[in-house]
Amino acid sequence: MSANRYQQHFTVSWDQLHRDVRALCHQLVERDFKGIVAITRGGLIPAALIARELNVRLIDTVCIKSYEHKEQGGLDVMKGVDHDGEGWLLVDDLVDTGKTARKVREMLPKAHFVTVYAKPEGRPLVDQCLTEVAQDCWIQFPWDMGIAYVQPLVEQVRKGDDA
Ligand SMILES: O=P(O)(O)OC[C@H]1O[C@H](OP(=O)(O)OP(=O)(O)O)[C@H](O)[C@@H]1O
Ligand code: HPA
Ligand SMILES: [Mg+2]
Repeated sequence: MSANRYQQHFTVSWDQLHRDVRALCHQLVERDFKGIVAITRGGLIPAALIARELNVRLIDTVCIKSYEHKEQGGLDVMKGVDHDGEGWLLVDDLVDTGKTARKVREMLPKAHFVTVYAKPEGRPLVDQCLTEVAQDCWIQFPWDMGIAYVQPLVEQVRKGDDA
């Protein structure tokens, strides 16, 4: 699928992500998990933060790739796990179309699946999420960004006038 389908951006800072993951942990703290399965790579960061909050030390991965930046390609599963997920917490950063989630659900049907962010098409595939965003919104994660100089507004406007 093409990158053109994204009309809006939702930029998440490290600070915001940390607060959101902690808020998600409040909904999970009463449960007992054998361990966490992180869906790489995006799930690794929330998984590490959740592991710290819930004091989980056993962490495994499902390694899967679907996107090249905003372009969705075929699913490439590089590593699975040798159980059905019973008693495990399954973590990804977000669910978008649900293609990745659908595949991982087949692999770990009994896991409790959470994401920090969810879009409507993928939302039914996860058990819990913290924040829902519109389907046409691209979530810009902090690990994909850097700090850059921004021109003063007046200069940006003048440049626009010259064009
Ligand atoms: O619901 P979907 O449409 O399948 O999209 C969601 C998936 O896409 C992203 O992973 P990506 O394939 O970009 O790999 P990454 O985690 O290594 O960035 C994201 O981390 C989810 O795993
Ligand atoms: N942001 C970052 N990665 C993604 C997204 C998104 O909105 N959708 C699928 N992978
Ligand atoms: Mg991913």
